[in-house]
Amino acid sequence: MRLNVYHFNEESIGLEAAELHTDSGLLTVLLEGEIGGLEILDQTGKFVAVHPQPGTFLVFMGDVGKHRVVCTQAAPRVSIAFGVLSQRDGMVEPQAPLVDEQHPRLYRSFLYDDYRKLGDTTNLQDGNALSLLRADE
Ligand SMILES: O=C(O)CCC(=O)C(=O)O
Ligand SMILES: [Fe+2]
Repeated sequence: MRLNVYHFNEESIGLEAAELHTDSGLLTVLLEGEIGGLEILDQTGKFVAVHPQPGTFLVFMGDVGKHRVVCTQAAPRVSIAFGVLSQRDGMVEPQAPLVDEQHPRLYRSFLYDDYRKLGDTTNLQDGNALSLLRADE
């Protein structure tokens, strides 16, 4: 679990407080306070602001959800991230009932630890190593 505290003030408005990244782990459950600033990179390369919804959690799926935090107002901001990790030798792959002709596999199966090493050895952190494991390549 990670507690993020951002000391936003007038000078930090418009600045990046957490650079673009993906979270290491299989998924992250994020609880945000009332101050916005989280942005998700969409498939067209555009940042989309996430407006905090009280009483809800946001879930990032491993290396799929690239995100960053930008200071949008001069107020202290807090978020709490719960990360779900895998065992190092855990196999990452979809459950068989989720795959069919309409929903083909996008990625090959891989060991969690091999994937972490792939990111390091190729210097493709932040979700970019995933492209090396596409099922159609
Ligand atoms: O503060 C946020 O809304 C996001 C925090 C975050 O990206 C993280 O803890 O990995
Ligand atoms: Fe994150």
